[in-house]
Amino acid sequence: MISVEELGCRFRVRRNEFVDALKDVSFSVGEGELVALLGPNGAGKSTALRVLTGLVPPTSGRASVAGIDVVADPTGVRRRIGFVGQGNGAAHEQRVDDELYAQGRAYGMARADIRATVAELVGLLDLGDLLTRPVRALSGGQRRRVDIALGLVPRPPLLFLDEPTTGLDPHHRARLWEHVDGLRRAFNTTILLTTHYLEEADEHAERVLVIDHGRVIADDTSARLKREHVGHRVSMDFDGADEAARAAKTAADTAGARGVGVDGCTVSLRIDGGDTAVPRLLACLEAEGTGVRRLVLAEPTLNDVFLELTGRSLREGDQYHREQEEAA
Ligand SMILES: Nc1ncnc2c1ncn2[C@@H]1O[C@H](COP(=O)(O)OP(=O)(O)OP(=O)(O)O)[C@@H](O)[C@H]1O
Repeated sequence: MISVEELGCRFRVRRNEFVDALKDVSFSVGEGELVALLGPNGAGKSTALRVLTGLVPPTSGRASVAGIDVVADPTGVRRRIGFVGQGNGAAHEQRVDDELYAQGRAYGMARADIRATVAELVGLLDLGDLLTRPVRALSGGQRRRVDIALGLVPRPPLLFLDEPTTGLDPHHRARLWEHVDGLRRAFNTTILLTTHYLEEADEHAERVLVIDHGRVIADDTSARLKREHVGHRVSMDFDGADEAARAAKTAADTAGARGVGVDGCTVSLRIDGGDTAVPRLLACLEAEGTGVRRLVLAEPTLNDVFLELTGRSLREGDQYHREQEEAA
């Protein structure tokens, strides 16, 4: 459904100053897949979506969407996709219901089909009280819900969602995800989305693409990324510092262990395949006569993956977005 080869997108920011928002980006998305683009602020996620939806021309490389080249026929691309961008519901005098119906007509949908789809989306996103209001009179979160409904009206086979849940409260986030999962079950909709909520990518995406400084630095399932780049996090408490120091040596010699650290009576480390490796480590410690007082085995997160790959936390981006939401 989406094929991207060595895509580049360079913006001129001042007379002789350029920003490479995308550099040699290659990936593909198969029919029915849900792929999440993750990366910190300014990584190039929105630019990738804007190039793929024909809104911004790339400066190098190739991309095709639903079999159509994004440079040769951007209008053809837009006709076949749904796109929920960041804040594309401009403040204007149109009423919400007029906007929704106009969207259906723009996609050539039959009247009855538009009515049924709009009714469903109005229920889903709690738009009932907002239908007769002009878009300019909505709050940020309300407008976001209208943006999302607009993107979903045509029930396109391919959906691009740029941070669809940013600015929504947890209730509406959950409802939106129910709907997106429902769309996939009913219509096998292909989805490429960006999100700052790592747990959303973890739970709903079949594949995760990590972008940093305009480049794709990882492309895999969340489970494999976590397994291959991080492993489980282990923390063990001992009765004394001497025992902890001895245990740290044993842990460092255990296959798959890395990053072993000691802090007083606590040893922490990462270990590949922790669910089978940790029992082996415990057996070794017991054979040496070192008793573990308390052990915590934690699943790695996508943020751990990002930290491992880039040395930075994606949570900083999360925090940025929470602050934006609180300010809105
Ligand atoms: N129209 C533009 N003109 C100049 N520079 C741009 C333009 N659009 C994006 N950029 C720059 O390109 C880089 C990538 O921006 P982009 O919006 O794609 O990042 P992002 O990963 O979506 O970030 P965020 O998570 O903050 O939305 C940034 O350095 C940004 O400042």
